Amino acid sequence: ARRRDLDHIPTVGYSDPFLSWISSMRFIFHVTDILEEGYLRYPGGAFKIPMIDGWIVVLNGDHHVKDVARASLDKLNSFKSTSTFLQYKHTLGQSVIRSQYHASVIRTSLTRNIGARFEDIHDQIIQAYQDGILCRGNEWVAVPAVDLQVDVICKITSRFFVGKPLCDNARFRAICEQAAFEIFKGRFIRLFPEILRPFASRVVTGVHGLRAQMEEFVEPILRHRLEQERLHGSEWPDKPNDVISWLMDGARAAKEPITLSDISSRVLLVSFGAIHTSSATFTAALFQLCLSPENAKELREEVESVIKEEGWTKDALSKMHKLDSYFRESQRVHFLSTLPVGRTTLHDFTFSDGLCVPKGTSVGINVYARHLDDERYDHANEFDGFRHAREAGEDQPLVTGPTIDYHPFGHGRAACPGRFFAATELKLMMAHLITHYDFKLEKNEYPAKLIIESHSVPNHSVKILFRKRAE
Ligand code: HEM
Repeated sequence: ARRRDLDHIPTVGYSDPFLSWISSMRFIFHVTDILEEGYLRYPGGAFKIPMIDGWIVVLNGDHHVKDVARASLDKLNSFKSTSTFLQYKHTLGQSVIRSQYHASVIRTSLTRNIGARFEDIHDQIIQAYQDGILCRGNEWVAVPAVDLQVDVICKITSRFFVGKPLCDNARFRAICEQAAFEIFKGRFIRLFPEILRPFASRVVTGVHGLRAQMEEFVEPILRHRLEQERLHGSEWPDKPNDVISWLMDGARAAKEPITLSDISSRVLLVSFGAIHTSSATFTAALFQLCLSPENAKELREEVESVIKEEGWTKDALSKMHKLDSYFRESQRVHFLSTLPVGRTTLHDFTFSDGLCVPKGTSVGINVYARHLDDERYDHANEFDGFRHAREAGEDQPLVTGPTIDYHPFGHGRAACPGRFFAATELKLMMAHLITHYDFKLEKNEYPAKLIIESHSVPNHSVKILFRKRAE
């Protein structure tokens, strides 16, 4: 429907009630064309696009990025944007809407424990690739690229989140892996009238079933830990250092009740944030590396020389400057989302250029077009793996650091809280693969990806050939 309060913002596509349906279809299947058109037509300005269930205002300018970074969450809210888009209240439940303490848990306890649990992450990577790539002698073996990385990342994430023995339980891992698909189906709930949405959520998504299954795993753990806390206090001896403990502490700090259903929903939500994002990001970088053997050679030299000095440690990873640059470049070019900085205005909001966006509007930075702007990056459409690397790493913009021109992990205070964990596992996975295997694509071309609405989905049918390198 037309929104008169957005009439002052130009539309890319049609604005009229009926014709805007055509544009909303174009948003589903050709979003990159729309974003590019709006970027060229309104340099530094804003435009709006009809989506199937509402409008989104897209922002092109640097000042918009700065305004978004400065705005408090009670003005421009990221969680509201995702939770409305995916209808969390009908899938993950109201407690997740009431408090997002899981994000602080990731930002603090989870991130702080990357060093302490580094050995576990490394051990799991070795094991997962050994099980996933079944090489015989020095023969090449073809492995489905996306499935392999999803499996490896799911194993690493589960090991880091809940440790052994639960991470070895295939059913537990399947629930975590499935979380993303089922939570994402929440997108369709918005196509139903509000009164039917609780019912629709059970028909179109499997989240309720996954929550029930997750509760079966979490229930004995939670019961035992609450009992130990009752007997010995919250820092009881042998308290496990895992996501369930971190969430329990987080709930207490946020003054939220610790309940089975809430903790289980958040384990699913954190898995949703962690698994398919990281595996798609890794797959994209690996596809690219298959096409650039000279880059692979340089990376291998860097990794081998750092490991020789430092061993397989977290500090060693931070000295792999080319590897960091490679992932930063891969995320810039092979985006996971065209609009990764999405916000909802909780009040009328005026940007520094005077643009007024009414309360309850979705806004998003035009990250796709900004990342491919020649004025921001030389030959922006070309992949240049080491363009961000600096001698000795000094002043090097890192893969985890959003800057004015770089937002794959979002921007400002809502930027992805899991990005330090993600970067650690992705770099470690690549360092491991590159030193232990040769790899190539079946066809020597970058596999086409599917882009639906703002999301990019890697090609699931593509296989990568691996061969074990001589030790
Ligand atoms: C390469 C992998 C990843 C990518 C590309 C990615 C990307 C993003 C982006 C673009 C956002 C929105 C930021 C914003 O609105 O400014 C986000 C939010 C989030 N991410 Fe990640 N992410 C990744 C990995 C992870 C991991 C490993 C975790 C968990 C350990 C995680 C948990 C979350 C959560 C919970 C949020 C919501 C934060 C909030 O609502 O405040 N992500 N991520």
